[in-house]
Amino acid sequence: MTLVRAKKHLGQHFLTDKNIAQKTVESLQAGAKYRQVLEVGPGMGILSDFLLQKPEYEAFLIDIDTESYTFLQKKYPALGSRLINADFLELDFASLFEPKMAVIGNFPYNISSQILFKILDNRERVVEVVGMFQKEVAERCASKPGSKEYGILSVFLQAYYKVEYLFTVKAGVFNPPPKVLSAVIRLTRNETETLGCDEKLFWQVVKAGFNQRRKTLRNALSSLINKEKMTENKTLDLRAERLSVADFVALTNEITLSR
Ligand SMILES: C[S@@+](CC[C@H](N)C(=O)[O-])C[C@H]1O[C@@H](n2cnc3c(N)ncnc32)[C@H](O)[C@@H]1O
Repeated sequence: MTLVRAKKHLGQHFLTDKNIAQKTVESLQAGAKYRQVLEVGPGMGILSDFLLQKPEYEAFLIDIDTESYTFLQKKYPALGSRLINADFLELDFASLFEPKMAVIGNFPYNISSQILFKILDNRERVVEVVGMFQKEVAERCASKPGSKEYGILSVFLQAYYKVEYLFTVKAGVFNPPPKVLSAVIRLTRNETETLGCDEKLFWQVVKAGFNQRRKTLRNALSSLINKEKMTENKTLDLRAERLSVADFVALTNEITLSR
């Protein structure tokens, strides 16, 4: 079979190490929680080969690249409509999947944040994610308050998922090799579905806090808070980067009460 030409604008770096592909797929830990697994960006199918060997999963593959799609159609003729040639960022989860499912992928690094926000948009359905990202992005997802990597994405992901940094992957195991190291992370959805606060306001608070991360929260959140009623609030004297998810939830509740 003619191989797929790597296209830079689609973030195509093909993994060549089967052990890493297997280890990535083995990092899914479905138990009885879900059956359907969507692989984003299968490329030439190095992860898919292992995923499709697992009888406990119903696998779906989505790649935006028509050349990859044609390659995979020949490689896995039995997949039928479970092989999709489309943009993951435009995918309508509700029309395709059961209420609980998982996402896996060696993701295109040029759209990592959009992919993670798409997963967050579908957080009620996506109960597990195993994904390979640029190492810095993986670290950002798992980073803790006070570290310089800690930001909007860390808070939102950690609000809904347990985030685990699983292992680092060297550039030499890809063709062509990327300029950066990679890493695989796992996201496991929290058992409790809600955060215990007004979630819309929580998102506004986190975004506003980090958009001006050098300012104290009292200044960064000035358009969201009732300043007079919150003069005694000590959390507002801090910067966003010091607050854990629980701190953001508590602050959101205090803002709600003061309104
Ligand atoms: C880093 S490559 C990984 C390929 C393969 N999984 C591997 O490990 O060798 C990323 C893949 O994502 C695909 N891709 C890029 N943007 C996409 C998008 N918006 N939606 C779906 N697939 C996308 C690319 O075509 C490419 O096949």
